[in-house]
Amino acid sequence: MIKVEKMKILSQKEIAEYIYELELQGPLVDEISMPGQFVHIKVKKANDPLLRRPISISSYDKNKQTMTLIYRATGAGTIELAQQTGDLNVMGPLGSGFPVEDVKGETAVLIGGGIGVPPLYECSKQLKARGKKVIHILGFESAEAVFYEDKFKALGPVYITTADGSYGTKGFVTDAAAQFNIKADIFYACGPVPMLNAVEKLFDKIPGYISMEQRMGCGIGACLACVCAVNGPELYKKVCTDGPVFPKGELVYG
Ligand SMILES: Cc1cc2nc3c(=O)[nH]c(=O)nc-3n(C[C@H](O)[C@H](O)[C@H](O)COP(=O)(O)OP(=O)(O)OC[C@H]3O[C@@H](n4cnc5c(N)ncnc54)[C@H](O)[C@@H]3O)c2cc1C
Ligand code: FES
Repeated sequence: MIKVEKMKILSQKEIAEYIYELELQGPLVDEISMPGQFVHIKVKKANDPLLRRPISISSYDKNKQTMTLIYRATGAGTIELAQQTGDLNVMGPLGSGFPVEDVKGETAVLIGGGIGVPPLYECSKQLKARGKKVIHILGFESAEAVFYEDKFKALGPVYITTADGSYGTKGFVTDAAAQFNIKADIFYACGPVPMLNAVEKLFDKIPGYISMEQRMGCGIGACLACVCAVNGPELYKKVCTDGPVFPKGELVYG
């Protein structure tokens, strides 16, 4: 069930350049059903900015009713969010996430770019808990923007790429996948659209799931702000309710 509630801010800290880790607590966590779901946040108590901001749930702990979000504070709303203390008005959990039950094969490769990396963390934890081998390829702009390398390393091998070559492999996630000859039975990806398109082409022989980050309004299927083109008879789907995670081959990259 989708809830709108005041969640307690347990901690909020900068963990890389402009990247914040926010830990929240409240009964909304009971409703999370899959890694890759997101919440829609009112970034401050006043109504400016009016629109909520969609942020993925990076990890959660149902026993403690806590969840962790990781976001980049570079726009008007997220800069406000980084200043908040006390409590936060949160709507969620929203969308359908990464399927991790009944996954065929031994090995999963998780590919993330920038602020697409956070939802892969819970996905990796849950795959590992189900006995899968998890490999991570994580792309960032520069060394200063890298986060959660050690946390992912605790779950499986990690390949980092940076666009400027200041850390890890210089280039894109697909460059590292090719250079290190990464083989897997399934892939999970989240990041900028060109990256998603390239990942689908590179891993065209295995099944996979893609999380799409699209501009959003209502977050609950009412405003059509988030529609994206898909293959098949429907032509368009809503990222907020039909996604954000879609099976490989469903999205049309314009
Ligand atoms: C399902 C989903 C999950 C996301 N998860 C994360 C996450 O875990 N961490 C993170 O840092 N970011 C995430 N994003 C992107 C994040 O929502 C935007 O970067 C953020 O809304 C931009 O707000 P702003 O105040 O910084 O920028 P502004 O420029 O002030 O935003 C203006 C408007 O544009 C929208 N907007 C701008 N860029 C984007 C974008 N790339 N995607 C969606 N809406 C956008 C905002 O919602 C707002 O309505 C996610 C987006 C979606 C759709
Ligand atoms: S954000 Fe309103 S329909 Fe998806």
